Amino acid sequence: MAPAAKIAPSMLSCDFACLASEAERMEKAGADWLHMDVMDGHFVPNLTIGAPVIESLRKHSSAFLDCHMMVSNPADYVAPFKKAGASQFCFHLETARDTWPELLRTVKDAGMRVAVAIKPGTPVEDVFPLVEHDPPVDMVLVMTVEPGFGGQKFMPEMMPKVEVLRKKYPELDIEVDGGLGPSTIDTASCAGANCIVAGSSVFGSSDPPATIAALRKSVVGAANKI
Ligand SMILES: O=C(CO)[C@@H](O)[C@H](O)COP(=O)(O)O
Repeated sequence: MAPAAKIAPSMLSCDFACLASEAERMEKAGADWLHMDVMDGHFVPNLTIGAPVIESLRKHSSAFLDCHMMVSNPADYVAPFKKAGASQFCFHLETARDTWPELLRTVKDAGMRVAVAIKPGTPVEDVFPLVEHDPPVDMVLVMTVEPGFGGQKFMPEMMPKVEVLRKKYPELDIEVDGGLGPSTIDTASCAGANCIVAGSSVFGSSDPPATIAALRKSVVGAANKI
């Protein structure tokens, strides 16, 4: 059975001064998850939020917090993010080439869902061992922009990675992130993505509930055809 659609507004595009109310606005608009972009100014050339912000948000929201760890040393963040209330810990494979089995186990033992992300230049085959490992990753995030900033252009050339993953792992959660919106969603959902991160297109929309509904409709429609 195809995994359920999960629409995850990227809070990177929200008004950070009003994080709790922005989160509530997205939940009311139909978001399944809230995507939290954690950047350390080292793995990517941008600095955003850390565990204290997740902890503050958690006091105001019971939402599923999908934490995308764009950090050079993900292992250092597992315990603080668990304590802060993260729901899913998604590390970049490029930061854990030799350490991922231990990292995967540590995140699982901490009680969070674990996911792995790959940058545009990383071959999709590199994640197969993580999906086939015991325990396996719960989700693979295929980046459709270079990580670091919101508002970039969707890279359709990443879709073969999604197609390969969907064909090989029919029940796997596959997330795409970067440049997703009403004009690009069909390309991603037809390739097999079911978890959709969307920042600018949702927060820049005059009708976020309608935008989220349109993203969901595309994913559900494509899943019925695959
Ligand atoms: O991880 C990232 C950027 O590194 C993303 O989550 C973006 O924040 C998505 O923003 P849009 O491309 O949808 O504006």
